[in-house]
Amino acid sequence: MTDVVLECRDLSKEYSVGPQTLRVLDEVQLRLLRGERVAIVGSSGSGKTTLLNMLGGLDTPTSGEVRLAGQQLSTLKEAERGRLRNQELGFVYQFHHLLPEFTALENVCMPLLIGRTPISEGRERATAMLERVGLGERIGHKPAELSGGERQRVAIARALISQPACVLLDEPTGNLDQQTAESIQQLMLELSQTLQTAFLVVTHDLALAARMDRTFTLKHGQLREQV
Ligand SMILES: Nc1ncnc2c1ncn2[C@@H]1O[C@H](COP(=O)(O)OP(=O)(O)OP(=O)(O)O)[C@@H](O)[C@H]1O
Repeated sequence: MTDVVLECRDLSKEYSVGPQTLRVLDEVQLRLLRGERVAIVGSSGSGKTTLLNMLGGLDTPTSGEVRLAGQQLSTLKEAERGRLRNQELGFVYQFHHLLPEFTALENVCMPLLIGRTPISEGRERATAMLERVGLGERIGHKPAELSGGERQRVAIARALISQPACVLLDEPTGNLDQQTAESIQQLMLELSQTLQTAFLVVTHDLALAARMDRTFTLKHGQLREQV
């Protein structure tokens, strides 16, 4: 099995706004290996979220290709792409995006149920994952009954529950105070190491970027590694 979990080649994205064409990504190359932690930094509007959306198969590039777990996304039918995404990717956003009507346990279980795991096994695995992120005592809480840091822990547990090859994170600690942000960052690093899951983080936070194995800067549509 190859160690490359997520890769893009010559990835470009243009938006048309009225008569204008905005080239946000310009032949971007990126290769993420199993268990690797990578940060992408860049100023506001540089295209970080756009890149993450392309890599996550949530939007289609103007040209170039994305390969996830060895499969080229553009060659897959929508349903196959959805299945692959559910199995091989986790997503964590600045605002947790948990379902408000459901408990922490049910939120974490959701990707497994979508992937047709039996409910009893799903609940068992979700409970174990919530214990792992330090929330064993909070599994019955709904998002509104959790602190901001706890909600992000639930979001991380949900992102990891399917044992994906890679987790994509968009400003995962941008909404938290410094101490809580640091504890969540520590948790992310520990989990990526023990589970050998690659983490790709886009952030403005240079301290968070510095904790990753590699950092890239996105500027004028191009990605450059900081050395
Ligand atoms: N659907 C769209 N149509 C047209 N332009 C868009 C669209 N989505 C994003 N853009 C433009 O593309 C550029 C990159 O946006 P993107 O959200 O990827 O930036 P970002 O680096 O994530 O910014 P931030 O750090 O502020 O979140 C911006 O100039 C934005 O205005």
